[in-house]
Amino acid sequence: MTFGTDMMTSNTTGDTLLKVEHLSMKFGGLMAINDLSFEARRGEITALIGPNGAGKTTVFNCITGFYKPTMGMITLRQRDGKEHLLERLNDFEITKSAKVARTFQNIRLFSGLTVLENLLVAQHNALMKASGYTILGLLGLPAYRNAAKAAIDKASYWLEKAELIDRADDPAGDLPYGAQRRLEIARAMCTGPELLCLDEPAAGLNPRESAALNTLLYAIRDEGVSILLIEHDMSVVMEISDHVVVLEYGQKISDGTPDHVKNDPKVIAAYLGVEDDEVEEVIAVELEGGDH
Ligand SMILES: Nc1ncnc2c1ncn2[C@@H]1O[C@H](COP(=O)(O)OP(=O)(O)OP(=O)(O)O)[C@@H](O)[C@H]1O
Repeated sequence: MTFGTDMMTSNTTGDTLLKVEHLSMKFGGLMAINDLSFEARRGEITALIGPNGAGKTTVFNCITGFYKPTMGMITLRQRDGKEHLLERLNDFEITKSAKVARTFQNIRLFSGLTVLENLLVAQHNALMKASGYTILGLLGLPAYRNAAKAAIDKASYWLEKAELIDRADDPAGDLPYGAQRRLEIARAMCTGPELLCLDEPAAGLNPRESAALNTLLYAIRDEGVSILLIEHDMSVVMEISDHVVVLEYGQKISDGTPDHVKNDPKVIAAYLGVEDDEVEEVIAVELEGGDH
């Protein structure tokens, strides 16, 4: 059973899902993103990394409609071939029509509602549609009863994947931090996204929580849903990503597999905070230091 989307076909894995072209975002005199282009493929985990202030969150905010880019195109191509130009849509349309879901750096759950209720609230739109938006519909229509059952089934499915099924009836605010993070991701999955954007999902997690997060992310990818994530923890990025895009000062400096990126002198220079032509020297010094 899969709940990623109704129209999943395995032969579409590897197609381009998201295409960012010549994206720029200016805040007053500051060019936070400068002519950035990259792609994210269907059914893959793409990581967006870079030093503090590189522009990662700004890219997320442009993709998810929180910012209107100064220039550039962001195209999302759905499984059925329908294309959405995200820079022309508002955040609500991006979630509902383009099927892009996101989580934030800070947790945003309904902490007084139970774990299950948090996942049902995420399916509110589908439930209201099935009710015909009438009280009679809510009370009697078979369509509503079927939709309510489907919503509970979908919630249970993602609670299992997030290792939270035993906590379904507990208030979300009572969960440990790592479990709250997984609940947020499960909630996003209940909206049936094709692209899931995660802003630093592993921040503050202990190793056990981090492993549970990875298991959940792999389960999502196995459904054919693409993940775009910002992450500071390099061990997480290198372990789980299929594809890594590296930003520095709003520009792309590297793009490829984790292995390609981690050996790219430009990336090493950006993380060590040195100029490109000093990289070899600095790496030699680091290695020498490591020998002592
Ligand atoms: N709303 C805004 N108004 C003005 N400047 C902004 C705004 N949002 C971001 N910036 C600036 O744009 C640049 C990129 O910021 P952004 O938060 O996208 O970087 P980041 O790579 O996500 O950083 P971090 O890893 O620290 O979260 C920074 O110089 C930041 O100060």
